[in-house]
Amino acid sequence: MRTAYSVETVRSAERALMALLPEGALMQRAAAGLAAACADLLGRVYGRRVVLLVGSGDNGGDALYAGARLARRGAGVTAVLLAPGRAHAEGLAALLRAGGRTVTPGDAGPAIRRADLVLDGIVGIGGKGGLREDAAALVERVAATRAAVVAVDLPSGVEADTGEVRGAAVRADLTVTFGAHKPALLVDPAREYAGSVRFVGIGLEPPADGAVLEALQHGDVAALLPVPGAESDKYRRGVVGVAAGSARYPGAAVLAVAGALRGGAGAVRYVGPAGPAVLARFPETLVSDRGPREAGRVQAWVVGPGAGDDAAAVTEVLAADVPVLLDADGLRLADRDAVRARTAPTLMTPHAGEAAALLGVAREEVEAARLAHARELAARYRATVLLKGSTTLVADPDGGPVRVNPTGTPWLATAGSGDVLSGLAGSLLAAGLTARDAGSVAAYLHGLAGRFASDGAPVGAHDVADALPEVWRDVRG
Ligand SMILES: NC(=O)C1=CN([C@@H]2O[C@H](COP(=O)(O)OP(=O)(O)OC[C@H]3O[C@@H](n4cnc5c(N)ncnc54)[C@H](O)[C@@H]3O)[C@@H](O)[C@H]2O)[C@@H](O)CC1
Ligand SMILES: Nc1ncnc2c1ncn2[C@@H]1O[C@H](COP(=O)(O)OP(=O)(O)O)[C@@H](O)[C@H]1O
Ligand SMILES: [K+]
Repeated sequence: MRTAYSVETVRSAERALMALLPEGALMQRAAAGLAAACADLLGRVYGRRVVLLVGSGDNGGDALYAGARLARRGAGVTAVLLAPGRAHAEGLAALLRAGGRTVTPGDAGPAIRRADLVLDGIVGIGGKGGLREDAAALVERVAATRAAVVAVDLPSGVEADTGEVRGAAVRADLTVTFGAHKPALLVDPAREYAGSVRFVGIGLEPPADGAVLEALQHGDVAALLPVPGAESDKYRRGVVGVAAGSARYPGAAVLAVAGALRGGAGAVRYVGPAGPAVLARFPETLVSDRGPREAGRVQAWVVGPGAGDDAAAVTEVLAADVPVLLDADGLRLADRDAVRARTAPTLMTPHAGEAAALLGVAREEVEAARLAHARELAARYRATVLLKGSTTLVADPDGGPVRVNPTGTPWLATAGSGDVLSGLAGSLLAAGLTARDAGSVAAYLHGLAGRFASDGAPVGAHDVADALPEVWRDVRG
C-alpha cells in the first residue's frame, strides 16, 4: 500500500526525527537524493547547465545543496534567487563554494534559455496558494524552453494537502519527494503537474494510522480478490443482481453484466427490459422478468446504468438489506434519506458531473477539488463514494484514509466503461468485500483492463470487460 500524509503529519514526523539528528542532517539526505535523481535524468553531469529556482524557505535550501553537489561534479549551476536576502544561507554558501553563481530574476533570461535542467525550489510544503507573480513569470519562461524540470518535494504552486491548483504552478517532468508522499502527488489536478514521482527516504516515520490517502498496489489487490475454494459453490461465491438498461439503452445492461461476470460472484441475476440483449451476449445470466423485490435472492445489487426513469427499481433495491451499488440514473433517482437510512453498505459511483449535480455545484468545482467533494458526498449520503475520473477516489462516510486509484488511463473515457465498472464492483460486493474494498479493487482492475485492452489505441467498453480475466491473472501473479 502506498500512503500519503498531510503536511501537518509530515512536519511533526520531521520534528521528531530532527530532534535525534545533527543540525541539517535531514536536508543533506534530501539534497543527496535530489542530486542523484537529477544526475540520472541528465545521464552525464559534467558540462551540463543547471538552473535553480530558489525561494525563501527550506525547499530552496534543498535545491541549493543539490546544486552544490551537481556543481562539484562539473555542472554549470546558476541559482535564481527569488528573495535574495532570505535564501537559505548555508545552502547558498555551499553552492558558491562549489563554483555556482547567482542571478536575480531580472537577469535570469540567458541562463534559463540555455539550461538543460531546471530545479524548482520555489516552495514545498510551506507554500500557500498559487505562485506569486514574479515566480509565475519565471516559470513561464522555463516552460518555453526544452529544459527538463525537476520539482523539489512538490511542484511549486500546487496545494499539498488537497491536490488543488488554484493559480499558476510548475509543470514538472519529475518530482523528487522526501520522507513521505503528499496528497497532491496522487490526486489530480496537482498529480499531473508532478510528472513522474521519485521517492527519497530520509528516515521519516509518519504514524501508520495517520495516512490521509492510500493507493492499493498489486499485492494488496491480490490479497482482496475473492478466489473460490474447494467448498465453494455458485451461491456461496455470491449472486449479484443487476437492475440496469432500458429499451433506449439495452447496451448498458449488457456491459454491466459483462463487468459483473468478471468480478468473482458465482452468478449474475439480471432484472430489467434488456433481458433478450443480455442473454444473447451472456447466456449464463439468470434473467428475471420481475422487479428486484421479486427476482430472487442476491448478495448485492447494482442499480442504475442506462436505467432511464425507472424509479421503482431503485426504491426496491434500496429497501433490500444487502449492499447496493448506485450508478448513473440510479444516483439521480435515489432518495437521499432512503440511502442515509440504509444499514447495509451503499456504494455510489458518480463521475464528476453526477457528483456535481448531487451536490448542487458546478462540474468544474468537483474536478478542481476532487478530494473535498468525494468526502462531502460521502458524508451527505452516509455512503461510500467512488468518484470516477482521472484519479478515481473512494471515500467512506466515516472518514479514514481515502483510496486513490493509481492504474487509470484516459483511454477509459469511452462510453459504457463506467457500466463495466459498476458491474465489476457490484460483483465484488456480492463476493463479500466491503464497499471501500470493492470500489477500490474494481477501480484498480478496471484501470489495468483499460491499459491492457488499449495498449495505446482507442478501445470500446466491451474490450475493457474482455481484458479483465487477463488482469486477474496478472494481479494474482
Ligand atoms: N523540515 C525538514 O526537516 C525538511 C524539509 N525539507 C524541505 O523543506 C520544505 C519545507 O520548507 P519550509 O517550511 O521552509 O517551506 P517552503 O520552503 O516550502 O516555503 C516557505 C517559504 O515560501 C514562501 N511562500 C509561501 N507561499 C508562497 C508562494 N505561493 N509563492 C512564493 N513564496 C511563497 C513563504 O513566505 C516562506 O518563506 C519541504 O518541502 C522540503 O523541500 C527537506 O529539506 C527535508 C527536511
Ligand atoms: N481522464 C481520465 N483518465 C482516466 N480514467 C478516466 C478518465 N476519464 C474517465 N475515466 C474513467 O472512465 C470511466 C468512465 O465512466 P463514466 O463516466 O461513467 O462513463 P459511461 O457512463 O459512459 O460508462 C470511469 O471508470 C472513469 O474513471
Ligand atoms: K518545489
